[in-house]
Amino acid sequence: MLKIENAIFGYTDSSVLKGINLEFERGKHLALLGESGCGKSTLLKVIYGLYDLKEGEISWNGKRVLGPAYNLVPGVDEMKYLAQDFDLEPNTTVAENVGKFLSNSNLAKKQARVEELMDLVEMGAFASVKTKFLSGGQQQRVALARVLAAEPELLLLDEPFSHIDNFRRSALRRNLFAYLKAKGISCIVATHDCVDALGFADETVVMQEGRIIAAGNSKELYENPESKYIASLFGEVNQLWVSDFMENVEEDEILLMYPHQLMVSATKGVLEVEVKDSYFKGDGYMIKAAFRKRALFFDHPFDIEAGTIVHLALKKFA
Ligand SMILES: Nc1ncnc2c1ncn2[C@@H]1O[C@H](COP(=O)(O)OP(=O)(O)OP(=O)(O)O)[C@@H](O)[C@H]1O
Repeated sequence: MLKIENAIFGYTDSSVLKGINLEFERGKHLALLGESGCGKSTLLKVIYGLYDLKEGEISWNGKRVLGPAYNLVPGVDEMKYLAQDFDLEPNTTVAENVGKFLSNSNLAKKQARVEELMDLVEMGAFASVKTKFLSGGQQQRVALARVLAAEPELLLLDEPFSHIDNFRRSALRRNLFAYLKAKGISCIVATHDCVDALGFADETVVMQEGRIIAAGNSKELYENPESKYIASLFGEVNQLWVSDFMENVEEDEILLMYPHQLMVSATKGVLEVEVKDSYFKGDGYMIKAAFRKRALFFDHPFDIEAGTIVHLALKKFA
């Protein structure tokens, strides 16, 4: 189990992590979401023991994680950390990089393991290519295979698919997370891609300015976001008020609505909006409209001409 108690850390006198408390069980997958600069990468680094905390304590399965002040070789043996810059050796081959953390005591076994991992990330065809000749996405796939090689107990992944094209990303993500679950490897993924959280994480932790502001089941966080900041991490979101939908509201309340929760309805639509723009998104259009001088986004199966007046209803009541 990972246990983080009041972790405070800063690269300078000011703190980047301002009192992080987190516990999570072995075998689980956790997604770390938050705006750029909120401290996701820093949190992964202190969990791995790359820095000394100013205050607080981190432990993995009851063993305290020690930073460089107490540990000559930084990093915890039971963990592997995939940095955003991959950290590959440029003048050695893909196969050598993937096998870097594997023992040479049984070379046939090592080779079989390297091949298995290269297949997992679809890099088998590049086994003898030096990594300096690979594209960014290919390097990222090699780096992923390398951190998996020695089967860590806890895998810390910083934006693991950021350089990988859409064509490969979906399959790779499915294969990787299924592989980790099958092997019982715990995983924390710092990500900007809500699919990592919604589709694959058991729990999601939301960070803002060095603090954890929400944590829990990913679907529940999505469906009941406590703030616009949290909802925005999952995509475009509209901030409306109960009084926008009905008159004589005694105590007004904010309603956070994703574009797919609003629909055009000539009979039940109460929000009168003027269409400003339409954006094709593959399975339909995202429409930008003006509502009382505010921008409002809703999904629609077709393009709507700018200037058109339409009426919107909440889908669940339409
Ligand atoms: N090596 C460093 N030295 C000094 N400050 C740093 C260093 N690394 C990060 N920071 C600062 O710490 C803060 C948190 O950075 P961090 O990289 O942890 O954020 P993040 O949430 O991972 O961002 P992103 O999503 O853009 O990767 C930022 O203000 C950043 O400028």
